[in-house]
Amino acid sequence: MKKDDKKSWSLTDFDLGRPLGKGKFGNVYLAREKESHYVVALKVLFKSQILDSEIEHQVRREVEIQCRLRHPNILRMYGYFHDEKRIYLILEYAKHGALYKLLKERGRFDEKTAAIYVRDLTKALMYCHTKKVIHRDIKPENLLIGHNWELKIADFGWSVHSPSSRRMTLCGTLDYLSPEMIEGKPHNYSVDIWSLGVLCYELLVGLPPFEAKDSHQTYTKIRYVIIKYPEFISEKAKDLMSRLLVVNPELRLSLSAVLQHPWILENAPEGV
Ligand SMILES: Cn1ncc2ncnc(NCCc3cnc(NC(=O)Nc4cccc(C(F)(F)F)c4)s3)c21
Repeated sequence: MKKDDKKSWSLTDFDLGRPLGKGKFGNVYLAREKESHYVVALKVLFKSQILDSEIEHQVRREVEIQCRLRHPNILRMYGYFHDEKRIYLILEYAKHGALYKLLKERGRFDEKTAAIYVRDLTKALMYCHTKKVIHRDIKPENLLIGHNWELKIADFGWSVHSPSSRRMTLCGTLDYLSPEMIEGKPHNYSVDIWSLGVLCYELLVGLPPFEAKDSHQTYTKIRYVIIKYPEFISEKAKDLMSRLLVVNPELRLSLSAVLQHPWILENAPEGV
């Protein structure tokens, strides 16, 4: 995907393929670069959907963050371009699509599969945090599966540099919000550690731990960590989740300690 000759891409450089997903701000399409036949995913964002001022600097920040990240478990962004109505993100194509689709198809994952995803996500988050980037929006919709079935974090559309107190204007699911974010307190990279715990539960159970019929109930469950573990969850898995889903961000297990946790060592030994 080298672009040394031209300084920027345009839509005419690509043959557009089938839609890969539909998002709030725009859709994602399979696309092939005409000259190299390189296959990518093209996310189309409608400028009308997002205030122009906001979108420009947010896309710029996302692109600048993404272009600095190189990790097997982080979806690559190769660049972006825009026309008068839309902004296009040129992304690595993840062959097996979004994790939430796999989860919906299978209901829930066995402990070995879940542990491998949690291990790979932990490694990707450790890498992000060394680059002072908090993702802030870890959830199955933003996790994609590559052609070797490896997990890839995507959509840094909401990521920021740590520490941050930026209000979360996202109106997506509340299930993954940490207590400090709900209370609008300044938050740091440990919000990603909280959401790692939420994700681990959702992979093993098929539902997020704090799901409730209304958002107020979800808030309460999150703030008091009101959580029920089904009996099929192993003691070791419960132990890991209980060390991640801790209200005080300082007391949450560190990402390096996650990789040394017995549940991970037993179910996702290195080299698997
Ligand atoms: C579904 N699917 N299946 C296979 C596959 N392969 C690759 N990608 C897929 N999907 C796209 C994944 C994304 C990666 N990066 C994103 N980035 C983003 O969406 N950024 C973004 C959003 C809203 C607003 C703003 C703005 F403007 F405000 F900044 C920025 S979305 C795939």
